[in-house]
Parts: sequence; C-alpha cells; structure tokens
Amino acid sequence: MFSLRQVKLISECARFQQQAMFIASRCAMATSAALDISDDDNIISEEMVVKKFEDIPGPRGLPFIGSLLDYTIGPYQLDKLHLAAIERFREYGPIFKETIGENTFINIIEASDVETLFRSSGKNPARPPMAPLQYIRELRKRNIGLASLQGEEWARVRKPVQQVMLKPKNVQSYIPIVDEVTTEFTESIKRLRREDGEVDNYQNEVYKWALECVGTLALGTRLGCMERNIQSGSDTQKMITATLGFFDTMRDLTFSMPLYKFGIYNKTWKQFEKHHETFYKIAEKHIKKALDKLKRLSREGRLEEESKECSLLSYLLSKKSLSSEEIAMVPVDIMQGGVDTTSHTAIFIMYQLATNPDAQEKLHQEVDSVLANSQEMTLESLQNIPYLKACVKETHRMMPTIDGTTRIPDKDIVLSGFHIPAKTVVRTHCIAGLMHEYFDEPHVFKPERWLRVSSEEIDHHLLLPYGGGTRMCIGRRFAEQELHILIAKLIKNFRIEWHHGPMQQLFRLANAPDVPAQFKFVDREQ
Ligand code: HEM
Repeated sequence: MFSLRQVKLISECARFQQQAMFIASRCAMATSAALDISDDDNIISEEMVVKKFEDIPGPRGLPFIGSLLDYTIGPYQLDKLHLAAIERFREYGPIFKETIGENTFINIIEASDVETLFRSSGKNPARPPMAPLQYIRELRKRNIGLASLQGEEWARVRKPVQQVMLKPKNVQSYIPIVDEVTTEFTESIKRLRREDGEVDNYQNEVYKWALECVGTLALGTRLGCMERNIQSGSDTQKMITATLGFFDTMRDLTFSMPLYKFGIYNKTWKQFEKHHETFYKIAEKHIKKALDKLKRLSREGRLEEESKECSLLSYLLSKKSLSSEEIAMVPVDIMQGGVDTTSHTAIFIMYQLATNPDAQEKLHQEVDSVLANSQEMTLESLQNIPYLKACVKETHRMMPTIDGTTRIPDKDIVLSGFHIPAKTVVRTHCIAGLMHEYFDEPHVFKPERWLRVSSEEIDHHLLLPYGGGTRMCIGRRFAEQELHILIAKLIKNFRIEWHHGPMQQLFRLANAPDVPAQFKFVDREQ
C-alpha cells in the first residue's frame, strides 16, 4: 500500500512526465514545420518530409469499439469527455488519433492546425452528420436539416438562411423583441424568487427564455413561454423537456455502437425518437400557423409591408429557392440548435460572475453607465459594453458550451507535421482554454485578457466557441446578442450570488451544468 504522500508524489511525477511529453512533441512539431512545410495552402509538395498518418499517436483501443470501454468502465466518463481530451493531449501531444464506438477522429488543439483545417475545408465544408438525427429524419422521410446536409445541397439551403441570420442589420432588428422577452424574464425572477432569493428550477426558466427568444427568430412570433403558470403538460414545457432529452440521448447514441442502423432499437433510441417527434410535432404546429399567416398576408398583398414579422420565414418563401419541406425544417433546426446552447452558456456566465464578485461589480458599473436613464437595451448600448463582451468570452474559455467541431478536409493536408489524407475526420477542441500550455493562469477568471489594452496575445483559433469558416454556427450573432442583452439586464437589476459547491460541466452535445443553477438574486438599488 502507498501512503497518501507517496500517491501524491507518483501522480505529480506522472503529471510532470505528461507535460514533458507534451512540450517535446510541440517542439518536434515546430521543428518539422520549420524544416518541411512552406506552402501556404498546406498542400503537400514533393520536397516535404512529413510523418506518416499511421504514426499519429493515440490510444490503441479494441477492434470495432476502439477505446469506448475507457469511457464506460473507466478511467474516464462519457460525461467528462471534454476533460479526458486534456489528458489525452498531455499524454500524446497536440495531435492524437482515437476511435470511440464507430467514430474515428484525428484530434487537434494547436491554433495553427485549427487554422489550416478551416482553410482547407473547401467551399462547402463537410462536417460528419449527426448520425442518429440524420437516420431518424430519413426514416420518417423528412428533410435531414442544415446541420446534416453536405456539399452543394448544404450550400443551397444555408445561403438564404444565413442571409437573414448572419447579416448584422437583420440580427439587430431583433434587439427590441429580445429586450422585451428579457424584461419579462427579469420580472419573472422577481416573482418566482423564494425568501432566500433563489428560484426553484431556475434552469428551466432560462430554457423558457431561450426558447422564447429563438422562437421570435425562427417563427417571427411569440411562443408564450414567458406566460405565468405554464403547466407541465403544456406544449412549451414539452418542447423544453424534449430538447434536453433529445440532446442527451443523441450523445449516448453517438458514442455507442449504432445498433439502430441495423434495425435494433434499444431503450435509448426509443427515448431519442420520442423526444425528436414531440419537438417536431409541436414545432410543426407553430410553423403551420406562421406559414398560413404569411400566405394570407401574401394574398392580401401585405407581405412586403408585414415582412418584418415572420421575417426569416417570409424571406425564405419569397426567395423560392427552397422547397416547402426544406423551409419547414429550418425553424426546427434553429429552435433545436438555439435553446440548450444559449441557456447553458447563460448559466455558465452567471456562475462566473457570481463567483467573481469583483468582475461582477466592474461589469455593473459598465452596465449602469449604458443603462443610466432606461432599462432598455438598444443597438447603441450593445456597442458600448466591452467588459461584458470580455466576460462572455472569458466564460467560453473556462466553460466552453460546445467543445469544438469536426471537419472532413477535401484534400490531403499536414497537421502537426503529420500527413492527413483527404476525407479524414478531424476534430477541433476548445479545451486549450483550460490548459496552462496555452493560457496564463487558465483557472483564473480574467475578462481583461480579452480587452484591447491587454498585453496577453491570444490566437483566436485557440478558442472558437462557434466553430469557424463558412460553416460556423449560423446562430452566432443572434446568440451573442441575446446573451449580451440578458446579462446586462440581469446585472442591472440584481447582484447575483452563489452559495453552493463548485459548478462543473457535464459533456453533452452542448455541455451542461452538473448541479442545479441555484443563484441568489439580490435586488440592486435603481
Ligand atoms: C452560445 C450559443 C451557441 C454556441 C456555443 C453554438 C455553437 C455552435 C457550433 C460550435 C457549431 C458548429 C460550427 C462549425 O462546425 O464550425 C454550431 C452550428 C450550428 N448552430 Fe450554433 N451555437 C450556439 C447558438 C446557436 C443558436 C442561437 C442557433 C439558432 C438560432 C444555432 C444554430 C446552429 C445551427 C443550425 C448549426 C449548424 C450550421 C450548419 O451546419 O450549417 N446555434 N453552433
């Protein structure tokens, strides 16, 4: 038996060894890059001496299942997959190959590799589809949706949607309605607060806020999520429960053997199917209502005049480049993509502010100055909140909601000195933000590092919370705007406190808090 001291010593040595290997492999990579790789486009030239694909290090794993057992019986957990990646990078260096279930990924972390990957992904970047989602939609003979489409077909659907969702002017036109929803949300907190200042099941309230906000974008109408006394059997509550269950079960199906592809539908699949269908059917009702309204307006010749209402749907209808089945799937994708991502990020930001009161006070001063005479967030106030924006970025660094993305480059490339053949699946990670190899004092919440005056030089490819290149998150601008409005209004109204143990992240397709979001809301003097 080892004493506690000996155990500590052994683990220190192991940590030291891992770090040494990490540094050594980074040096080797730098040398190889300096010697051999000169081509900007990273196409392999004849003079290049690159290491073989087969030599990329990584856990060996078993036939068919790879290292799946590492995450089911240990030493890691599927719930902490993002943290396991840190250990893998320290063990194998900045690039490693791993098979988990049916998925084989080349994992990268270096900013230069991430940049190369996004630059080499072609005009229509390919990302492996979310297999269970694609499968169920094909099974039900539905459109597979934006996140799973590939190639020219993806580009055809994405183009008109992003014209609405990524154009700053369009996104800014949603400021008043998101502000209205958020005012109702802050009022509901005041109403729902218990005597001790905490709100029962606060997380659910945040989901309602996010669903209501994203509904205004997807359908151009208020869904009614902020109404009082929403019953557990209501469509709103069912949609929220379905969104969460859908992503949980999709994660489990993604990282296990895909039995459903062979017609074997286990319990997880059945739950996944139930959640997907519940969400789809309720969304379908709302979409039908919105489309009927637009058709009526069109008959009355008022479509142009009213096009601000239902603007995404009316724009898609007016473009006539998408089929009605394709148009109908867009709001479903947007609502599914925009609820748990934004709500979990909001909770992580609040947690960081609650546990870093100095930063919260500094932020309060900034918010107070832009909201001096009013409670309403406007375009102008959103342009004058650099510290708030830095707090959001710093939270993405410390608690990334989505731990990276994947690409399938359409030509051979070189990453970390290794040859990567075209069509290989490469996965980027955001966890560099948590590693001292990449950030000074990674466990300290320091929004200042993102301000222009900061002396810390950060390569933004180390932290791309919304992915990158032409296939980056289509909801990015909307999500950032919503989060800025929410946090500004919360901080204007309340001092947010946290009186519980630490909050960590559970790995989901969108990482989730591992404890209830029990914030205490203390009124601020107005
Ligand atoms: C903090 C909130 C959010 C985060 C962290 C986030 C993150 C991401 C990431 C990392 C991707 C993959 C991008 C890539 O492969 O380069 C993505 C894709 C996507 N996101 Fe978001 N997202 C957020 C909010 C939203 C919102 C609010 C919406 C909808 C309004 C949305 C809709 C989508 C869709 C539809 C895709 C697939 C796009 C495509 O493949 O063309 N997301 N998101």
